[in-house]
Amino acid sequence: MAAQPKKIIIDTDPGIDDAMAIFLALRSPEVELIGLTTIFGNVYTTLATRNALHLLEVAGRTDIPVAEGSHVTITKDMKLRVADFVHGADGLGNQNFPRPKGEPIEQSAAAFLIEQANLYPGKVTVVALGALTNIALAIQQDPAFSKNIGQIILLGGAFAINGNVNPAAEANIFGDPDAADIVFTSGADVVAVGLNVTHQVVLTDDDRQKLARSDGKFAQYLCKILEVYFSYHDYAYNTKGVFLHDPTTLLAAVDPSLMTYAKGVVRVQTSGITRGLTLLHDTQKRFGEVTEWSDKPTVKVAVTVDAPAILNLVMERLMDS
Ligand SMILES: O=c1[nH]cnc2c1ncn2[C@@H]1O[C@H](CO)[C@@H](O)[C@H]1O
Repeated sequence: MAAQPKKIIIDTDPGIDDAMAIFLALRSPEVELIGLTTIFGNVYTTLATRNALHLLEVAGRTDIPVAEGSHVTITKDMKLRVADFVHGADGLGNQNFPRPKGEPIEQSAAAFLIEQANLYPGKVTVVALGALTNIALAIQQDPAFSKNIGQIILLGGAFAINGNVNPAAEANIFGDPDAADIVFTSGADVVAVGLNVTHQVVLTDDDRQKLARSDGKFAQYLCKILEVYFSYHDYAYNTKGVFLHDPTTLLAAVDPSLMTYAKGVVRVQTSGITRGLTLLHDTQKRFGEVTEWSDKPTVKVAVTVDAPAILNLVMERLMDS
């Protein structure tokens, strides 16, 4: 008998690669998408909510609830860093899509996460694609959340490589480093997929043209919004391809064997010039002194990835839609 599909909530800041990940989830028989929660990152939270509702309308899946997340960081900082220069001012490739008809549910993102984790203890996976504020709020508001939630698979960090905001920090962690440190040290089953992995998964211009030639509904939609993301990569990395951060992270939930993982304690730098830096202690050395990593719960950090297999899945599933 086929395994039950995994109940997944995507915490998202759509975002061009978020749109890919959401569509991929909807095209994955292994996944039951039970909700979207929204957060700032690629865009402000209000726009993330609008885009999440819009994407579900495009997919014909307005039955899936959207819960709006925090508009400020966990320390109530209102000065957010938003990457509209990566995704366009509207977050979706400057297409001026019509305003969605739907509305978010009354519950906040954190309340929705807590409710679903309580409803299906150990069975819900959160795939976190933006700043980690909503997840940290859920951890703070419900002491049982880190036990009840099945797994938290997050796109975040740059393990032993440079970041993408600055040499120290990756964008999602930099967006709310205090929240990220709460999540990493919460004791939940956390899997971090960082730039060290996602920078190996590249959608080339050839792949984009293949998508354009297919008559897949999602493929056609994505080709419209991808241009801005390609231009940004050309400018920032001098490449004619784009990194598939969010789809790669979603696929870690679909098939964990697409990656290998190191286990250890991750702490996040929350101040100074390396604010947002993620540092894994792989626990191979026993330090003589007590450190800020001592006695903290371990997490898994993705270290290698089967990039061709991931790209195949992305292409197949988006073209067949
Ligand atoms: O250069 C960048 N600055 C800020 N955000 C970026 C950049 N490149 C990609 N992303 C966005 O941040 C997440 C991965 O860190 C992804 O959502 C990606 O779209």
